[in-house]
Amino acid sequence: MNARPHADGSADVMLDVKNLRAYYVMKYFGTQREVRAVDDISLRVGRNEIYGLAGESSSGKTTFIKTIAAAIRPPLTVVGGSIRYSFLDRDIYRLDRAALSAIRWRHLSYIPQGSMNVLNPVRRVRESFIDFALPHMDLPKQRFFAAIVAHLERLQLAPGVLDAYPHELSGGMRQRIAIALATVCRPDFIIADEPTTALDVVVQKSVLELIREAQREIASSMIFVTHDMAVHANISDRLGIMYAGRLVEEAPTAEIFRSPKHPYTQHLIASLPRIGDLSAKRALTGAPPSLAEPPSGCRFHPRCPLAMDICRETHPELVSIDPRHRVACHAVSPAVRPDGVFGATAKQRTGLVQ
Ligand SMILES: Nc1ncnc2c1ncn2[C@@H]1O[C@H](COP(=O)(O)OP(=O)(O)OP(=O)(O)O)[C@@H](O)[C@H]1O
Repeated sequence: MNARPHADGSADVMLDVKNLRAYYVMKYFGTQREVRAVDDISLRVGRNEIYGLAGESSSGKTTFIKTIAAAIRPPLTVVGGSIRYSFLDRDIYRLDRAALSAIRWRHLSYIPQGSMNVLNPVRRVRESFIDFALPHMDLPKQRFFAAIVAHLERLQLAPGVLDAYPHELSGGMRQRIAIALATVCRPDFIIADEPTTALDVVVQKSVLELIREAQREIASSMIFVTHDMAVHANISDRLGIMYAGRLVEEAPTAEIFRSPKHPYTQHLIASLPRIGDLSAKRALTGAPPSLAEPPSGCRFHPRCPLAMDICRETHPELVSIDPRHRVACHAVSPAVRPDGVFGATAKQRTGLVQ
């Protein structure tokens, strides 16, 4: 983790997402059904910042990054909100196809979970660089390849990989090439979707270092998605925690690990293994809710050991408890119910708020 200027995203904003709602909208026999996978999310990513997005399976992480990349197709639909990048003069959904293609790789790039999503199995690696990077680099072929080789060398990749077919390389090597591809045009913003999940821990460590190195070298901003909190501890400057389509907590990574406030984040941190700790880890009771029929009030309340009446009735807003820390929990930040009654304060919840 690296402390950087503007790491709270408050100044020099590269990505500003406001009240984003993206639902899977389906019709069955004339009845409409919506899966509210991203439901009213607002967040900002600062210049040169790695913003980590965490949360269990089905919490909406992938849907969120597909939506901010404008890489959606039916039934996924943007129902509301806005997505502004600093390098665009308008919302990304106001760009036409040609304008979107022009910013991809050059300004906004992507590191997928599986490198085979970007590398063509029947073509040499060189061809992938030609397909994705050449149109954006505006260089004659010879100088283009000199630039590619220099970039590979900076990332400690031998230029010989350009002549290989993807199947001739290990998974770790392919993922390094996917990182080189995503960074070679020096994009302003990179979206990384579980880029190390499929790798063993030793390779994972070196790939994480490579991502960090590449991001520093080109000084771009990044959203890094993984459910693996240990990976976030290694790479993310700030963390947003998603639960059931909503952002429930956000703070600098060190702060989340040191002093998690939301009961769900506290559970995520408490369940991490620690050397020498032999105590049994308690699982959360219940299962994640259906996003087609999410629970009323706080979506976490059916599993929350501290749920009270207001949690069943009123959705807790994500509010700042200090300038760099936001939490959506009635126990942490008192809310006003429609009938004007306040929810419990932090003091009433001894043990929950540190
Ligand atoms: N094509 C689809 N049609 C309908 N619902 C979908 C579709 N894709 C995803 N969903 C639903 O959207 C919700 C969010 O899924 P999403 O894949 O974004 O979560 P995630 O946090 O990325 O999970 P994972 O870590 O398992 O990838 C889930 O309830 C999922 O079932």
